[in-house]
Amino acid sequence: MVRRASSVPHLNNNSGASSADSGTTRGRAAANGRGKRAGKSSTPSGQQPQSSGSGSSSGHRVPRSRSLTNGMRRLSPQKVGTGTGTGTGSSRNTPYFLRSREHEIGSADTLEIVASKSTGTGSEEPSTPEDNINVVVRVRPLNDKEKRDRHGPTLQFPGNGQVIIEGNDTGSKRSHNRDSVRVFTYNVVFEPGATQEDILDYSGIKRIIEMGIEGFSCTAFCYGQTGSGKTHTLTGPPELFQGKPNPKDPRHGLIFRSFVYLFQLIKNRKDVNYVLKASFMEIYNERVIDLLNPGSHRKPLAVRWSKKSGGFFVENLFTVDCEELDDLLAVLEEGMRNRAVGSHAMNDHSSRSHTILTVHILSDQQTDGGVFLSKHGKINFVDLAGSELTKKTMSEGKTLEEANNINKSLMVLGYCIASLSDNKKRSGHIPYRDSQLTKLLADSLAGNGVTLMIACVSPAHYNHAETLNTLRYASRAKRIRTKPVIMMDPREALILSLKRDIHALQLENEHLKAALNLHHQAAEPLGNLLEQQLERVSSGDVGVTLPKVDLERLPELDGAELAELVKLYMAENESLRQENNHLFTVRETILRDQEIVCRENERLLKKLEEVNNVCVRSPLIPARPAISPTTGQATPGTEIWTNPEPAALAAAAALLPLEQRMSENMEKRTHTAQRRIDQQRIARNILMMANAFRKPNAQLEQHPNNKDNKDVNDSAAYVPDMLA
Ligand SMILES: Nc1ncnc2c1ncn2[C@@H]1O[C@H](COP(=O)(O)OP(=O)(O)OP(=O)(O)O)[C@@H](O)[C@H]1O
Repeated sequence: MVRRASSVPHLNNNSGASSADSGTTRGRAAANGRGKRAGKSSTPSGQQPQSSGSGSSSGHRVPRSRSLTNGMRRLSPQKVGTGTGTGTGSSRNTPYFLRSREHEIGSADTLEIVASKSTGTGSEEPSTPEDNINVVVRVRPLNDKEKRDRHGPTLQFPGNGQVIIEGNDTGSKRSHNRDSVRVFTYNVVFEPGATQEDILDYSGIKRIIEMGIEGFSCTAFCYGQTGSGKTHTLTGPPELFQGKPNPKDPRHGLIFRSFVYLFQLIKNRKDVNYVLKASFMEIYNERVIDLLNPGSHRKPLAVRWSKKSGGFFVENLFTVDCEELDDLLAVLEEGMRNRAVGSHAMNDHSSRSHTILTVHILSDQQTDGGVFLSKHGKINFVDLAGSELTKKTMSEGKTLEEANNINKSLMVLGYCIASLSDNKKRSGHIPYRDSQLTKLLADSLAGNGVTLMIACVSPAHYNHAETLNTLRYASRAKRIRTKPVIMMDPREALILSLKRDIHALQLENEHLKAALNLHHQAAEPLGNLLEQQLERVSSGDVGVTLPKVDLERLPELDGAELAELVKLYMAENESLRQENNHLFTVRETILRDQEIVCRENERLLKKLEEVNNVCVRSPLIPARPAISPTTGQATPGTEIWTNPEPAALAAAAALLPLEQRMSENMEKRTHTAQRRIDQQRIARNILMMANAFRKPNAQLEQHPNNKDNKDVNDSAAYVPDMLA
């Protein structure tokens, strides 16, 4: 089942009485006195420049992260719409005509913007610093004329955010050449049956409004050929603004609905103090006119570059304080009445200018830490004039001049979009300065804002070329990436960032101290040096003295004190880090030495074991002193060992205890020589044992080296190579 809200959300003042009430002291949005209800005070924005885009006015940006899921719900892919007006999808909330792409990169669903830092909690991880512009397509229904003239549809909607545009006519016969069929994919496609409320619910605009409240600079703009439904989508049909508008009229457009939603959100945030201001301008024939204060001569305002904010702004543009929803609505009505509208063959109420309605959302919020956060978010609603083929619109005279200017500025916008969507060209020159429109949209297109593009198209086949063009533009725009950030007061942003630094350093500090204590426990027996080092560290003697800071009172410290504290923590951490590194080196050295000693011990034990084995298995061989090869004399105390050293040394060595002599010999002989000697000795012992078995009565006490013992020497001739 398709579920649609039956009416526009209720307004407090639909009788009009409250408008009058609220408007008594507010004055009119426009200074010309034509209005009835808008802004409490109207001020030219000369002092506070209207930045071309997002958040550059503060000059200091803090990333912020939030998911953009609320505005654009996840929708299941559906079957091709039947056009009957009944839902075919599984979700009760999903209209049949709505085709969305799930998991679309850059969709409102996936837009994750760096966030944590502005909250001061540091708990959320920064995620995606950049995201694509969100692009949705709205296809208007065939109008009466098109139906009368039997213009067939040129678009198909297979679902999953796709639009298929068939091939163009060739001659009188329509070509169904499959090669010329093009498929485009967007975040969402609104088929002709979509209502105004569907656009609010599924385009992602709700999330854009929420982000505006959070301090981001957001833009929603409609793009498309003349008569494709841009103004209808943003504001509804022009009749709505003739006389007193009925707030419950289902034809109200996105701007009206966004205002209602904005006020609903603000009313729910009791903890934040909001101030709303609004401005409304148009770019007509490359001249910027203040729609809230056009003056009798519609004097154009200057567009200037602000070094401070790094963006363009309109000098002396009126901004109107809007305390109530009525004030905002009054701004919309006033601007709609003042904008340039003309008529041509394709649209009776054709916008002859680009309009930009901006709602500034200034907020003050006290954080948990007691610090006041001021943010300046804004939402731009941009209704572009439609591109037109003057032959088709039959424009002439003034309308022709307007058309040329409109087409020129849209062409520049097209160049900018093409360059921004091309990775290679993106870092090069973007011709923003070539038109007033692109100057004022620069930041929305490639800056620090969040942008939603609604591409409006006609389904009629006779608009095939323009529709294809719009779909191409929209497709390119989808590749543009922006880096949304929150606009904050630089001083507050600095304090927040310092607080975050302190928090991070404290964590690091604790971690380092914990690591040092761990080493302290593990390395206790390792020696005095380490002991001393650890003693020094654990007693806090790490070269930096930290003042005692009551963490509860941290928020009371001002920026300079916080900066000082950060410096101290950094110094302490650096000192701890050095200490830690030093201890690691000492520990490594000790461990290496220990390993060498262990290996040596192992080797010696093995050797000792071998020797003992030989002795234990040779009951027939009594232990006896080694005989010096030079003197031929027995050396007392050197049982079973043969000392090949000179006699004097051997005699001296004989006086030493066995272990000491062993180690001295080790030092003197190479490992291989020692091995060979051991092997020979073992071989001799084996031979002696063999002989003993063969000749039980033999003179076993005779030394094996004795040349007189011929049998023994003969047997030695059979010693295998390995033992030789
Ligand atoms: N979705 C829609 N449902 C019903 N009618 C629509 C829809 N979209 C547009 N229309 C109608 O089509 C006509 C042209 O629409 P609109 O003026 O909004 O076009 P536009 O793109 O703003 O044109 P231009 O660029 O010339 O200003 C209007 O009469 C409008 O009411």
